[in-house]
Amino acid sequence: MGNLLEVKNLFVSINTKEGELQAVRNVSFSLKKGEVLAILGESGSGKSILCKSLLQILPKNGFIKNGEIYLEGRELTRLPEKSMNKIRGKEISMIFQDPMTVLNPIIPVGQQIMEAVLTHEKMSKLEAKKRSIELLMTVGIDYPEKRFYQFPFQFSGGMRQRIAIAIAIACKPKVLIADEPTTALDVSIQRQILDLIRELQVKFGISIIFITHDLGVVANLAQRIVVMYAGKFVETGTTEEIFYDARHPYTWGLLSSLPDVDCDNEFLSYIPGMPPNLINPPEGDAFAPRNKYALRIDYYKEPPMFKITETHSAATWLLHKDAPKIESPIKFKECRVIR
Ligand SMILES: Nc1ncnc2c1ncn2[C@@H]1O[C@H](COP(=O)(O)OP(=O)(O)OP(=O)(O)O)[C@@H](O)[C@H]1O
Repeated sequence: MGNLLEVKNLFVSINTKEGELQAVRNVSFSLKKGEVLAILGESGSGKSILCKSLLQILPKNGFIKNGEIYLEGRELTRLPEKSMNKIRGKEISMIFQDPMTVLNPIIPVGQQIMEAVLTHEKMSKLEAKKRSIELLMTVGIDYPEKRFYQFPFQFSGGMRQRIAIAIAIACKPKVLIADEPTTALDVSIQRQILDLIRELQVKFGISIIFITHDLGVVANLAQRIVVMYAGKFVETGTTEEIFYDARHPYTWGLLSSLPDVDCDNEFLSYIPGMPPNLINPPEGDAFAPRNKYALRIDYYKEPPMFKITETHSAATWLLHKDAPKIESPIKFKECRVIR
């Protein structure tokens, strides 16, 4: 499988009153055709800013400072706004935690889907309407001909997210970025939306970047997971590697919150402390002050990514050959079968 998207040494900053906040610090990754990649991390770790930079929809004071983003070999960071407009929604699209980010409350939903279709595709209004009704059906809205004319307030939260998904897939994008799309929903509805995303992924072969703070949400969806902390990737691996063989203490902390994990270590039932201030990021390993296993070196020298397998790497000095051998405190209560 070739790489559809490739991000190289990306730095993204936000100008604030207090100074330049380094939200994304030297991130590189790739996404293959048809792959689902999860970006996992606590609030504020830089997941959303990273994904918004791919689409260049950063907040006003945000900017890509350095690095490259390639979509099928085409570099995006230096594209003029007009060309980026052709990519947004058509090649890469995004769904958000709150569907009202994209839905207009005073326009019938069908018309909004139609507009999304007509922005990028040449077809008659009648054809676009037909396509919009099909899309409503695809995302599981019953009576689509009738629902076409209704306004967002006439739908539940889960239904509104379905409509936002219909808009996002209206032009068959190659990449769909899903930014915590189920966080605001009830657990039962969450499951339905995840099932829908998985179904669409299989049906259309869309590649997905799924942002979440909840490892449980992506266990059955993602093939690969990257763990983000303080604007950097600290561990990356296949879903199985991250679940069963995590090496970074931060990943252990995230795993420990899963309901079927027995953690023999009280430190890990939650991650104490706060992430660092990214206006003046610390020297060394940004996680060190919160890491019970931190070594002296962590406080002054940043760990490189240590390679564990072809697909698995982690940035922790614990993987250095001279470091003390620490066993993972994570134990699953019973053998959990992923997928
Ligand atoms: N508009 C903004 N102005 C100033 N700082 C911002 C802005 N948006 C995000 N940030 C800061 O950038 C950093 C990364 O934020 P980001 O939203 O990407 O985190 P996240 O991991 O997606 O968390 P969340 O799940 O809470 O959105 C944080 O320190 C955040 O405070």
